Amino acid sequence: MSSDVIASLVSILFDWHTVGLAVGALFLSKIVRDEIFSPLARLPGMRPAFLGGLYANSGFVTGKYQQNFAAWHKRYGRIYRVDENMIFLSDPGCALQLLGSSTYPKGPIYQSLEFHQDNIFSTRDPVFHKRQHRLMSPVFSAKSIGDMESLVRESGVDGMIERVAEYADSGSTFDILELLLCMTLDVIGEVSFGKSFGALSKKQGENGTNILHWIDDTAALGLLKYGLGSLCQPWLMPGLFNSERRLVEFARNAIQRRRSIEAGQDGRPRDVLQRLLDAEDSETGEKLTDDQLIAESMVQLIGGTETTALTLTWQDTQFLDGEPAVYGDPVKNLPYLNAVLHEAMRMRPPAIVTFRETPPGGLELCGHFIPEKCAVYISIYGIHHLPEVYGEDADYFRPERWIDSSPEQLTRMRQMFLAFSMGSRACIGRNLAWMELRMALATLLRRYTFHIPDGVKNDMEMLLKFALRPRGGQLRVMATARAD
Ligand code: HEM
Repeated sequence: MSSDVIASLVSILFDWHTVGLAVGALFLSKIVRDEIFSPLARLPGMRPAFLGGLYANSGFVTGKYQQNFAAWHKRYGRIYRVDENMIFLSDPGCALQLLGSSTYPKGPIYQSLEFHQDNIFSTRDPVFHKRQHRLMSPVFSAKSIGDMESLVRESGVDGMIERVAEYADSGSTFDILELLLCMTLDVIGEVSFGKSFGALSKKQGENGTNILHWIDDTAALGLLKYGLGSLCQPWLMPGLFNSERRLVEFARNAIQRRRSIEAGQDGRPRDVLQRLLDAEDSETGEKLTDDQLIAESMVQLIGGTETTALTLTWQDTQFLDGEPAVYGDPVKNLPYLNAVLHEAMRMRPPAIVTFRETPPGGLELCGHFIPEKCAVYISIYGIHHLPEVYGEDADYFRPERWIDSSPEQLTRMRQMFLAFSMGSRACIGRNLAWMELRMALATLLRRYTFHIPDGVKNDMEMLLKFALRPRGGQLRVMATARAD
């Protein structure tokens, strides 16, 4: 080939007009494929579809994920397309269809939530999930968690109430969200790691909770791994990777400490950690390895701390500056207490969404054919606010709806209450969460009233981090002891 031919080839290749045309043609063919030939093309949603994906993911960065989807729900309805290969739904029937069956795997985002290694929460492998569930569900049964009631009270609720008493006596303003986080952290420390983190015994602001930062960082790292893929490298974000490493070390030490207690030795604890160490697979006789236990303990810490504390915080906002609705002895008034907690988790579910993937061959959803390997976002928040399920006043906090609705409506409301999800991938820790929630709320409201002092501003706009939090990150209040 002569040098002239090579020179002209090079000049064509590097002619910016040619490059521009090639990029434009590729882009156009993508748009034609997505908007005309894709089986999702007929679904409503932002056009072109890839812009919708960019907008949706920007919600992870701004924290306005929920608000973005609420606006889209109003515009496009109960099922719409978010991205080339992703749909969003808040239709009760379709949600039941997907969540009620174990045949639909969790969506790809969960892969990045493998803390240390694949675990019961992150796994997309139905066989591995079944095995972990078989081993772990007896440990989290109502009976087993019921046996840990005194551990929960002594490690968390008592300490939290002591702190509230100190603030009430001294007339100080305090951040009740931080206090509740310390409580739920100490409870998980005690039941899942065999040792309280001692967060409640530290002063506010220095809550001893390096652990809380490690949890935040590790959860954020999971989401970043999903968004950035292999760009997410330790040299680029050493702080986040360091936090994850420290959590792993923490869990490993807790497990090794416990392993040194001989089997059959007197006074062996009966907490979650010990029960998981002793658990044997009923089919194979296998036990959890140390690495599996580390991953599972990390999930309990990340999934069980903030969710419970935030539920209590969101419901607290309803009782500020007013007579608490739980009159007299709230433990005796259990139906009302339960109604308040259901309503708090309906209005502000800590986990606002769950993700599934369509199976080989695709499936029919709300009258649309959705091809295989499509990510489906199921909006827990959206379903919790549907008037047809919860009534015309679904946007208002009204615990009485859980008591005075007709039996048919109550059945429907309970069926669509997805705060703990449903089906085979429902929250395994819900018995523990309910125990903590009831105990903490009953004790708090029986003894104290709360108000926001003049001049204190709390930014309670919803912000999605790993869970749904108040944007300001705190709820500063004053407590007053009840006279009776
Ligand atoms: C109010 C408190 C809680 C709420 C609202 C909550 C909510 C949820 C939700 C919605 C899921 C399904 C997640 C998904 O599909 O993406 C889930 C799963 C899970 N939760 Fe919770 N959770 C709470 C407390 C806890 C606690 C205290 C623990 C453990 C100590 C825990 C451990 C787990 C685990 C291990 C899974 C995965 C279950 C599986 O896939 O089989 N959670 N939780």
